[in-house]
Amino acid sequence: MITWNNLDTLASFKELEKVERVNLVEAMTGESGAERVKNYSVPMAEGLTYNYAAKQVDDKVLAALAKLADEAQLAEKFEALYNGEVINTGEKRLVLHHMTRGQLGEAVEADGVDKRAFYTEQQAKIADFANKVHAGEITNGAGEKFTTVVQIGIGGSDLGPRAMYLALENWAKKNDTFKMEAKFISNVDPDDAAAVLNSIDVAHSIFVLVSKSGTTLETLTNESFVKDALKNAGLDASKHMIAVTSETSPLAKSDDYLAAFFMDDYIGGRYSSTSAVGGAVLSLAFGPEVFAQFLDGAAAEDVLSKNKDVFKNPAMLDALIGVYERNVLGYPSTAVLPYSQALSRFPAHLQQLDMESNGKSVNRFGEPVDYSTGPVIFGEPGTNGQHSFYQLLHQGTDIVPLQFVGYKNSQMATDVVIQDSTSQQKLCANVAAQIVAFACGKSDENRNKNFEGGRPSSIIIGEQVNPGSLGALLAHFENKVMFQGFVWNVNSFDQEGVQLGKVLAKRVLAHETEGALKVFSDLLNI
Ligand SMILES: O=P(O)(O)OC[C@H]1O[C@H](O)[C@H](O)[C@@H](O)[C@@H]1O
Repeated sequence: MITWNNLDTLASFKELEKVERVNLVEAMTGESGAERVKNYSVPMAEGLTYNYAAKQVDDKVLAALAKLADEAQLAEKFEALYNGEVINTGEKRLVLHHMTRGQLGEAVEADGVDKRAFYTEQQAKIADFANKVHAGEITNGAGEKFTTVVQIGIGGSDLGPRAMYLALENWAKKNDTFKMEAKFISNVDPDDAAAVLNSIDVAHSIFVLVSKSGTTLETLTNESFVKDALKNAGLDASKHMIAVTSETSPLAKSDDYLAAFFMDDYIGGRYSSTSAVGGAVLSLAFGPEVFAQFLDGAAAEDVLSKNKDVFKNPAMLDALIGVYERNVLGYPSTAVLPYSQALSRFPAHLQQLDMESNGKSVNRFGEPVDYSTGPVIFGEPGTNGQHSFYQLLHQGTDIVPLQFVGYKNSQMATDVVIQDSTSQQKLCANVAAQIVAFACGKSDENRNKNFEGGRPSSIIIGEQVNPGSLGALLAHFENKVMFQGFVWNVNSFDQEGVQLGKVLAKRVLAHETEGALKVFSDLLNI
């Protein structure tokens, strides 16, 4: 039987708090450091490895974390989730994003349909549509091929798909699977849509309107913006636009679109990259086969996340170490630092994934919790970040746990040897150096040049950013966030915290304001 308890009521958490803290500088210096790097490592899917040698843990902490995983029933809760329990208590919904990429457990029927069959049917429809666009069977009004796809959406209907597109764009060009350029319009700032529209040939562009709810102000505004542009160019908007939405949304039944593809209420926006939300734009940009490889990578990682043995379950282990850092060591933030230009927007996607999921002060029953939940997430690709905010990470007064990602090979394999090393080698040398610099530090008599060390990090190492490894990486983080939500006993699948601002903005636009809101409205000339 599953029980949902707050973290601070668990005996294993109290034990964990009592375990002696690890001196990371000592642990990572000399032979013991070398041994840790070899041993504190767990294979992920698609040739990735999660290495936690430079985390502030040792065998005793890890054993206590394994007990916590058992007592918090993390594996059982994941099993309940993929077998169709109402895990999203706030909205009384199932949580089925794993099913967009595989069947992890029992068949789940909801709304009278087999949900796995529903998701694969949508994928097949998207694949057929994309193939016809690529083959020139679906064309613009003049019978010409579309060359560009533009996604209109925001939040989960933008960040994940955009990050995935950017991650695979150069890989696809190198591997001859690149079909169409993709662009994204998200912000209600008119400069966003205007800039994208100025950069494309609208007559040869197909627009994907993505909104799960079909009611998001920014997205509907940008849809009208685009429709105006199409009209002004003498084009029929309904021949240039497809929709991705849930079947219950106001967009679902509209005739304004060339085609409509569906997700449903059981897939949270930030977990929707592997649904039709990511599927339409990625299949159009790279072909359905590439999207299928991406799904396979995610599915393989999901299978690993089922493992009850935390030392064979990288997402669960990563989650537990994060909880240790947050609730025992008291670190308030986490930086995600991919040493890969392809992953330039991956940290932005993880910000939504993590902070919108676990930024909660009440548990899944709506009762306040007395402990910290989700950390602040931020990040940038290395080495760029090194020349910007790493100063604070190395010598600031707060310790910020770090999540590195690095690959042995570049995507385009265009490289030069300068001073006896390639650029790729320089990139990888930097991430190795940073891990040790953060962990071990360096003492100096000049306090200004002193590095205390003891700053924990982990690294995910892979061969290359490609569709399979990207799917695995995405699923790892989705599952990590889910496991952390289980430990904190919060509902990671709703986002009531975004509502108040929307309500007040509507009031401003309707000129129904008073007090501070009125004065700010006047200052901003609304
Ligand atoms: O896809 P939509 O329904 O348009 O929602 C887009 C986004 O807006 C909301 O405000 C939520 O905070 C996000 O979780 C969601 O992804």
